[in-house]
Amino acid sequence: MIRFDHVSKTYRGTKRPALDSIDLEILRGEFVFLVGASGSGKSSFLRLVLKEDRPTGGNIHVLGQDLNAISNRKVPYFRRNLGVVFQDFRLLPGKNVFDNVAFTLQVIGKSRGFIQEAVPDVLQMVGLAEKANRLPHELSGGEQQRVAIARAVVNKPAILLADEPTGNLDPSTSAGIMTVLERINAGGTTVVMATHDNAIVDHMKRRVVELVTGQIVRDEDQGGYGMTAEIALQDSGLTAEIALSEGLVRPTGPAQPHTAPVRQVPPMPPATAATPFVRPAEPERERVTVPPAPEQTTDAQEQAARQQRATAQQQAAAQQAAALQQVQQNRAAAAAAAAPPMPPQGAPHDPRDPATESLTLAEKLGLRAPGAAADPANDQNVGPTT
Ligand SMILES: Nc1ncnc2c1ncn2[C@@H]1O[C@H](COP(=O)(O)OP(=O)(O)OP(=O)(O)O)[C@@H](O)[C@H]1O
Repeated sequence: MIRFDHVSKTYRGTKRPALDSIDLEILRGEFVFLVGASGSGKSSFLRLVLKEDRPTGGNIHVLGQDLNAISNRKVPYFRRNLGVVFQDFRLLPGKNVFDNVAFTLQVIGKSRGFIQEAVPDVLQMVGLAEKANRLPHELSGGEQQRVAIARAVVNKPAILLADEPTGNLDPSTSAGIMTVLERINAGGTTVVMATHDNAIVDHMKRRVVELVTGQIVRDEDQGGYGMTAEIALQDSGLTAEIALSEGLVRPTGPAQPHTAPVRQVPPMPPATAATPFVRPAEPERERVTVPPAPEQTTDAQEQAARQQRATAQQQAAAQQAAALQQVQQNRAAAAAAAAPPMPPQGAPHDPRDPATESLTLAEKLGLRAPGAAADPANDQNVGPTT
């Protein structure tokens, strides 16, 4: 479904690769968390899957297609198989909930009848059936993210990429978003989510891939967030090798995506009327009835869950502080083995690949072919609404 073979990415003007010879295979139906400290390469990984950027080395296959072989002209069509959700929602502020979701389908030329059927279905799936007429600013952050998710999956993509989708949300709202993502995954969509949210990762017990300075240092089924993911390794000058040698992360061993045993992917639920959000194999698919969003939890349940999360976060913070202290103590001893100094944090980034940088958001999302006529009323208004 997604395969990286020795993939590296070094941005222009930088020496250290953002991704350093990554080998990884993600199978159909998996739910994978990408974790790692800030700057470890998570967003770079997602951008490469989306073909928003080109690798400097190696090969990437997504849905059986070699991304190197897809021309810029065909990129928007390729992206129709992928849904994307960002931390800052990126809704169209002047359109109501229904129209924000319908926009994706209109741009790719779906019929009015299809849109009238598909949009209410997906809004029900994310629990927003009653709020179809609201404008984004009339919604909470969690509701806005549900709209963004509905927009990302209304065309039933094979893969959903989520970059910090709960980054702007409080813990209980984040839990609701994760329920929606789980439901989408249960319908057969592969989900890859970059996150710093340790409570969510620890709770969900899904596959966890951890990056340290662009290298995969851990790939674990039913993993937890881990100790190093939160530590600013670049600030401490710690490299992936030192993290491994200090036992702060579990080594993955030589990456062997082709020979690695096939992961146990949970069986898909049978396609019955009760199945949530089934993603059928054919492009024009039979629609299924989706169940309404789960009942709201009671105040007592919410309070207990919040308390549990707070305790887990405190424990994780204590572990991280201890690990960071250990790192700092070991740094002096490990100085000889340390890599050359990292580039200063906050250094200006080079412009991206000009071929994709010039695309509008709608083009990047695969909503419109490059160069096609823009909707002047909305196209450039995409942005955070909070
Ligand atoms: N366009 C760019 N030009 C130059 N360097 C870049 C560019 N984008 C990212 N980088 C660098 O590549 C490295 C990986 O960045 P990336 O955004 O992939 O990390 P991340 O793990 O997603 O971080 P965060 O959790 O903070 O979002 C960082 O050192 C970053 O500074």
